[in-house]
Amino acid sequence: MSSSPAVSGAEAVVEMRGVDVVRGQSHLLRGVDWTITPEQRWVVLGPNGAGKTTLLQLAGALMHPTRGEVQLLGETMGAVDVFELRPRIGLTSAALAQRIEPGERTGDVVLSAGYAIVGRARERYDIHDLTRAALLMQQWGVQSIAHRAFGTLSEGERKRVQIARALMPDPELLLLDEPGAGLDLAGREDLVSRLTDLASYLYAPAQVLVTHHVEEIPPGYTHALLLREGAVVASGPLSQVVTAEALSETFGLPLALERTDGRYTARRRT
Ligand SMILES: Nc1ncnc2c1ncn2[C@@H]1O[C@H](COP(=O)(O)OP(=O)(O)OP(=O)(O)O)[C@@H](O)[C@H]1O
Repeated sequence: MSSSPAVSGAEAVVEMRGVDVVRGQSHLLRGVDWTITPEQRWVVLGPNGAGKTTLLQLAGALMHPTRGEVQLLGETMGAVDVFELRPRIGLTSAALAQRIEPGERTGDVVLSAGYAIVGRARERYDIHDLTRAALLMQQWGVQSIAHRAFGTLSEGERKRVQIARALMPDPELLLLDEPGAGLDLAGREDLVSRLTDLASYLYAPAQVLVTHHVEEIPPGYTHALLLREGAVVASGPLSQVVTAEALSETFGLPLALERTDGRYTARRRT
Protein backbone atom coordinates (compact mmCIF):
# COMPACT_ATOMS: atom_id res chain seq x y z
CA MET A 1 0.00 0.00 0.00
CA SER A 2 1.21 3.48 -0.87
CA SER A 3 1.52 5.93 1.99
CA SER A 4 0.16 9.15 0.51
CA PRO A 5 -3.54 9.90 0.33
CA ALA A 6 -5.20 10.57 -3.01
CA VAL A 7 -4.97 13.89 -4.82
CA SER A 8 -7.22 16.58 -3.39
CA GLY A 9 -9.42 19.04 -5.25
CA ALA A 10 -11.61 16.39 -6.88
CA GLU A 11 -15.38 16.55 -6.96
CA ALA A 12 -17.13 15.92 -3.65
CA VAL A 13 -18.32 12.36 -3.06
CA VAL A 14 -20.86 13.57 -0.49
CA GLU A 15 -22.48 17.00 -0.43
CA MET A 16 -25.30 17.71 2.03
CA ARG A 17 -26.94 21.10 2.32
CA GLY A 18 -29.50 22.05 4.97
CA VAL A 19 -30.53 18.44 5.52
CA ASP A 20 -33.39 17.59 7.88
CA VAL A 21 -34.76 14.12 8.53
CA VAL A 22 -38.09 14.18 10.35
CA ARG A 23 -40.16 11.19 11.48
CA GLY A 24 -43.46 12.12 13.12
CA GLN A 25 -42.60 14.71 15.78
CA SER A 26 -38.93 13.65 15.92
CA HIS A 27 -36.12 15.54 14.21
CA LEU A 28 -33.53 12.80 13.55
CA LEU A 29 -31.28 15.29 11.75
CA ARG A 30 -31.54 19.05 11.61
CA GLY A 31 -29.77 21.50 9.31
CA VAL A 32 -26.84 19.24 8.42
CA ASP A 33 -24.23 20.57 5.99
CA TRP A 34 -21.44 18.12 5.10
CA THR A 35 -18.95 17.84 2.27
CA ILE A 36 -16.62 14.87 1.77
CA THR A 37 -13.96 14.81 -0.93
CA PRO A 38 -12.28 11.61 -2.18
CA GLU A 39 -9.06 11.91 -0.20
CA GLN A 40 -10.80 12.54 3.14
CA ARG A 41 -11.31 10.03 5.96
CA TRP A 42 -14.02 11.10 8.39
CA VAL A 43 -14.98 9.95 11.85
CA VAL A 44 -18.53 10.66 13.04
CA LEU A 45 -18.83 10.79 16.83
CA GLY A 46 -21.85 11.24 19.03
CA PRO A 47 -23.84 9.69 21.86
CA ASN A 48 -26.58 7.07 21.45
CA GLY A 49 -29.50 8.43 19.46
CA ALA A 50 -27.56 11.41 18.07
CA GLY A 51 -28.47 10.54 14.47
CA LYS A 52 -25.21 8.89 13.30
CA THR A 53 -26.84 5.88 11.64
CA THR A 54 -29.45 8.14 10.03
CA LEU A 55 -26.64 10.28 8.61
CA LEU A 56 -24.91 7.18 7.24
CA GLN A 57 -28.12 5.96 5.65
CA LEU A 58 -28.37 9.26 3.80
CA ALA A 59 -24.73 8.95 2.68
CA GLY A 60 -25.40 5.34 1.61
CA ALA A 61 -28.36 6.28 -0.62
CA LEU A 62 -30.64 4.24 1.66
CA MET A 63 -32.80 7.20 2.69
CA HIS A 64 -33.97 10.52 1.31
CA PRO A 65 -33.90 13.73 3.37
CA THR A 66 -37.17 15.30 4.46
CA ARG A 67 -35.72 18.69 3.53
CA GLY A 68 -32.47 19.87 2.00
CA GLU A 69 -30.25 18.44 -0.71
CA VAL A 70 -28.04 15.35 -0.75
CA GLN A 71 -25.59 14.77 -3.59
CA LEU A 72 -23.71 11.48 -3.70
CA LEU A 73 -20.90 10.77 -6.16
CA GLY A 74 -22.03 13.73 -8.24
CA GLU A 75 -25.69 12.60 -8.41
CA THR A 76 -28.58 14.33 -6.68
CA MET A 77 -30.76 12.11 -4.50
CA GLY A 78 -34.29 12.22 -5.84
CA ALA A 79 -33.03 12.60 -9.41
CA VAL A 80 -31.03 9.38 -9.70
CA ASP A 81 -31.74 5.65 -9.69
CA VAL A 82 -30.47 4.63 -6.23
CA PHE A 83 -29.95 1.05 -7.45
CA GLU A 84 -27.23 2.34 -9.78
CA LEU A 85 -25.70 4.45 -7.03
CA ARG A 86 -25.61 1.88 -4.21
CA PRO A 87 -23.03 -0.50 -5.74
CA ARG A 88 -20.60 2.46 -5.82
CA ILE A 89 -20.88 2.81 -2.04
CA GLY A 90 -19.54 0.21 0.41
CA LEU A 91 -21.40 -0.03 3.71
CA THR A 92 -21.00 -2.14 6.83
CA SER A 93 -23.51 -2.08 9.66
CA ALA A 94 -25.04 -4.38 12.24
CA ALA A 95 -28.31 -4.33 10.26
CA LEU A 96 -26.57 -5.52 7.09
CA ALA A 97 -24.64 -8.22 8.98
CA GLN A 98 -27.93 -9.63 10.26
CA ARG A 99 -29.03 -10.22 6.68
CA ILE A 100 -26.13 -12.63 6.06
CA GLU A 101 -27.23 -16.26 6.38
CA PRO A 102 -25.26 -17.91 9.23
CA GLY A 103 -24.66 -20.95 7.00
CA GLU A 104 -23.16 -18.91 4.16
CA ARG A 105 -19.57 -19.73 3.27
CA THR A 106 -17.34 -16.82 4.31
CA GLY A 107 -15.57 -16.66 0.94
CA ASP A 108 -18.96 -16.34 -0.76
CA VAL A 109 -20.01 -13.53 1.57
CA VAL A 110 -17.10 -11.50 0.17
CA LEU A 111 -17.32 -12.70 -3.44
CA SER A 112 -21.06 -12.14 -3.86
CA ALA A 113 -20.77 -8.44 -2.94
CA GLY A 114 -19.79 -7.69 -6.55
CA TYR A 115 -23.36 -8.64 -7.44
CA ALA A 116 -24.89 -6.80 -4.44
CA ILE A 117 -26.40 -10.05 -3.16
CA VAL A 118 -25.84 -11.90 0.08
CA GLY A 119 -24.63 -15.46 -0.48
CA ARG A 120 -23.52 -17.14 -3.65
CA ALA A 121 -26.34 -17.99 -6.01
CA ARG A 122 -25.87 -18.98 -9.65
CA GLU A 123 -23.64 -16.05 -10.58
CA ARG A 124 -20.53 -16.79 -12.56
CA TYR A 125 -17.43 -15.18 -11.23
CA ASP A 126 -14.50 -14.39 -13.47
CA ILE A 127 -10.83 -14.58 -12.55
CA HIS A 128 -10.80 -10.87 -11.63
CA ASP A 129 -13.59 -11.35 -9.07
CA LEU A 130 -11.89 -14.40 -7.59
CA THR A 131 -8.49 -12.68 -7.45
CA ARG A 132 -9.91 -9.53 -5.89
CA ALA A 133 -11.86 -11.49 -3.26
CA ALA A 134 -8.73 -13.52 -2.40
CA LEU A 135 -6.63 -10.35 -2.11
CA LEU A 136 -9.17 -8.60 0.12
CA MET A 137 -9.52 -11.66 2.35
CA GLN A 138 -5.75 -11.74 2.70
CA GLN A 139 -5.60 -7.99 3.48
CA TRP A 140 -8.30 -8.34 6.13
CA GLY A 141 -6.82 -11.51 7.64
CA VAL A 142 -9.72 -13.84 6.83
CA GLN A 143 -8.30 -15.98 4.01
CA SER A 144 -7.73 -18.95 6.33
CA ILE A 145 -11.42 -19.00 7.30
CA ALA A 146 -12.81 -18.55 3.78
CA HIS A 147 -14.29 -22.06 3.85
CA ARG A 148 -16.06 -21.61 7.22
CA ALA A 149 -19.73 -20.73 7.65
CA PHE A 150 -20.18 -17.03 8.47
CA GLY A 151 -22.23 -17.91 11.56
CA THR A 152 -19.27 -19.76 13.11
CA LEU A 153 -16.94 -16.73 13.04
CA SER A 154 -15.96 -14.61 16.03
CA GLU A 155 -17.24 -11.03 16.19
CA GLY A 156 -13.82 -9.69 15.13
CA GLU A 157 -13.65 -12.06 12.16
CA ARG A 158 -17.18 -11.10 11.10
CA LYS A 159 -16.31 -7.43 11.22
CA ARG A 160 -13.27 -7.98 8.98
CA VAL A 161 -15.26 -10.13 6.54
CA GLN A 162 -17.89 -7.39 6.29
CA ILE A 163 -15.28 -4.76 5.47
CA ALA A 164 -13.69 -7.03 2.84
CA ARG A 165 -17.17 -7.53 1.37
CA ALA A 166 -17.86 -3.77 1.37
CA LEU A 167 -14.58 -3.18 -0.50
CA MET A 168 -15.22 -5.94 -3.07
CA PRO A 169 -17.03 -3.76 -5.68
CA ASP A 170 -14.18 -1.18 -5.44
CA PRO A 171 -16.50 1.51 -4.02
CA GLU A 172 -15.83 5.23 -4.25
CA LEU A 173 -17.15 5.74 -0.72
CA LEU A 174 -16.81 3.39 2.27
CA LEU A 175 -19.19 3.80 5.21
CA LEU A 176 -18.43 1.88 8.41
CA ASP A 177 -21.13 2.01 11.08
CA GLU A 178 -19.56 1.10 14.43
CA PRO A 179 -17.14 -1.55 13.14
CA GLY A 180 -15.48 -1.65 16.59
CA ALA A 181 -18.68 -2.53 18.48
CA GLY A 182 -18.43 -5.82 20.37
CA LEU A 183 -14.68 -6.28 19.80
CA ASP A 184 -12.28 -7.12 22.63
CA LEU A 185 -9.17 -4.99 23.14
CA ALA A 186 -6.97 -7.04 20.79
CA GLY A 187 -9.74 -7.08 18.18
CA ARG A 188 -10.17 -3.33 18.41
CA GLU A 189 -6.46 -2.68 18.08
CA ASP A 190 -6.24 -5.02 15.09
CA LEU A 191 -9.15 -3.21 13.44
CA VAL A 192 -7.68 0.23 14.13
CA SER A 193 -4.36 -0.78 12.62
CA ARG A 194 -5.99 -2.25 9.48
CA LEU A 195 -8.13 0.91 9.09
CA THR A 196 -4.99 3.01 9.53
CA ASP A 197 -3.41 1.12 6.60
CA LEU A 198 -6.54 1.55 4.51
CA ALA A 199 -6.69 5.27 5.31
CA SER A 200 -3.22 5.77 3.86
CA TYR A 201 -3.77 3.69 0.71
CA LEU A 202 -3.57 5.88 -2.39
CA TYR A 203 -6.46 4.20 -4.20
CA ALA A 204 -8.71 3.70 -1.17
CA PRO A 205 -12.19 5.20 -1.30
CA ALA A 206 -13.29 8.16 0.80
CA GLN A 207 -14.08 6.78 4.26
CA VAL A 208 -16.55 7.49 7.04
CA LEU A 209 -16.27 5.69 10.38
CA VAL A 210 -19.08 6.00 12.91
CA THR A 211 -18.14 5.36 16.52
CA HIS A 212 -18.93 6.28 20.12
CA HIS A 213 -15.29 6.02 21.18
CA VAL A 214 -12.34 8.32 20.41
CA GLU A 215 -10.06 5.33 21.10
CA GLU A 216 -11.27 3.85 17.80
CA ILE A 217 -10.15 6.78 15.63
CA PRO A 218 -7.43 5.41 13.32
CA PRO A 219 -4.33 7.59 12.90
CA GLY A 220 -4.51 8.90 9.34
CA TYR A 221 -8.15 9.89 9.61
CA THR A 222 -8.37 13.51 8.52
CA HIS A 223 -11.74 14.95 9.55
CA ALA A 224 -14.42 14.66 12.21
CA LEU A 225 -18.10 15.48 12.55
CA LEU A 226 -19.64 15.63 16.03
CA LEU A 227 -23.39 15.08 16.31
CA ARG A 228 -25.75 15.71 19.20
CA GLU A 229 -29.54 15.42 19.01
CA GLY A 230 -29.44 15.45 15.22
CA ALA A 231 -27.43 18.66 14.93
CA VAL A 232 -23.78 19.14 14.04
CA VAL A 233 -21.81 20.40 17.06
CA ALA A 234 -18.56 20.73 15.08
CA SER A 235 -17.16 19.51 11.78
CA GLY A 236 -13.82 19.91 10.02
CA PRO A 237 -10.17 18.85 10.33
CA LEU A 238 -9.77 16.20 13.04
CA SER A 239 -7.29 18.04 15.25
CA GLN A 240 -9.47 21.17 15.33
CA VAL A 241 -12.74 19.33 15.96
CA VAL A 242 -11.81 16.53 18.37
CA THR A 243 -11.13 18.70 21.43
CA ALA A 244 -12.09 18.24 25.08
CA GLU A 245 -14.51 21.18 24.84
CA ALA A 246 -16.31 19.99 21.71
CA LEU A 247 -16.51 16.38 22.96
CA SER A 248 -17.83 17.55 26.35
CA GLU A 249 -20.58 19.47 24.58
CA THR A 250 -21.33 16.52 22.28
CA PHE A 251 -21.58 13.90 25.01
CA GLY A 252 -23.02 16.23 27.64
CA LEU A 253 -20.41 15.67 30.34
CA PRO A 254 -17.03 17.23 31.17
CA LEU A 255 -14.31 15.22 29.44
CA ALA A 256 -10.53 15.26 29.49
CA LEU A 257 -8.86 14.24 26.25
CA GLU A 258 -5.35 13.01 25.52
CA ARG A 259 -3.60 12.35 22.23
CA THR A 260 -0.52 10.14 22.04
CA ASP A 261 1.09 8.83 18.84
CA GLY A 262 -2.00 9.85 16.87
CA ARG A 263 -4.39 7.93 19.18
CA TYR A 264 -6.99 9.55 21.42
CA THR A 265 -8.25 8.62 24.87
CA ALA A 266 -11.07 10.32 26.75
CA ARG A 267 -12.28 10.13 30.35
CA ARG A 268 -14.59 12.04 32.62
CA ARG A 269 -12.97 15.19 34.03
CA THR A 270 -13.00 15.20 37.80
N1 LIG B 1 -38.42 5.77 12.06
C1 LIG B 1 -38.19 6.47 13.16
N2 LIG B 1 -39.17 7.15 13.78
C2 LIG B 1 -38.92 7.89 14.90
N3 LIG B 1 -37.70 7.98 15.47
C3 LIG B 1 -36.69 7.32 14.90
C4 LIG B 1 -36.87 6.53 13.73
N4 LIG B 1 -35.67 5.99 13.39
C5 LIG B 1 -34.79 6.42 14.32
N5 LIG B 1 -35.40 7.21 15.23
C6 LIG B 1 -34.79 7.90 16.38
O1 LIG B 1 -33.87 8.82 15.84
C7 LIG B 1 -32.76 9.00 16.72
C8 LIG B 1 -31.47 8.82 15.94
O2 LIG B 1 -31.31 7.46 15.60
P1 LIG B 1 -29.94 6.91 15.01
O3 LIG B 1 -30.07 5.43 14.91
O4 LIG B 1 -29.61 7.65 13.77
O5 LIG B 1 -28.93 7.32 16.17
P2 LIG B 1 -27.43 6.84 16.43
O6 LIG B 1 -26.63 8.07 16.70
O7 LIG B 1 -26.96 5.99 15.30
O8 LIG B 1 -27.62 5.99 17.75
P3 LIG B 1 -26.74 4.76 18.35
O9 LIG B 1 -25.41 5.34 18.67
O10 LIG B 1 -27.50 4.37 19.58
O11 LIG B 1 -26.70 3.68 17.32
C9 LIG B 1 -32.96 7.98 17.83
O12 LIG B 1 -33.52 8.66 18.95
C10 LIG B 1 -33.96 7.00 17.27
O13 LIG B 1 -34.77 6.42 18.28
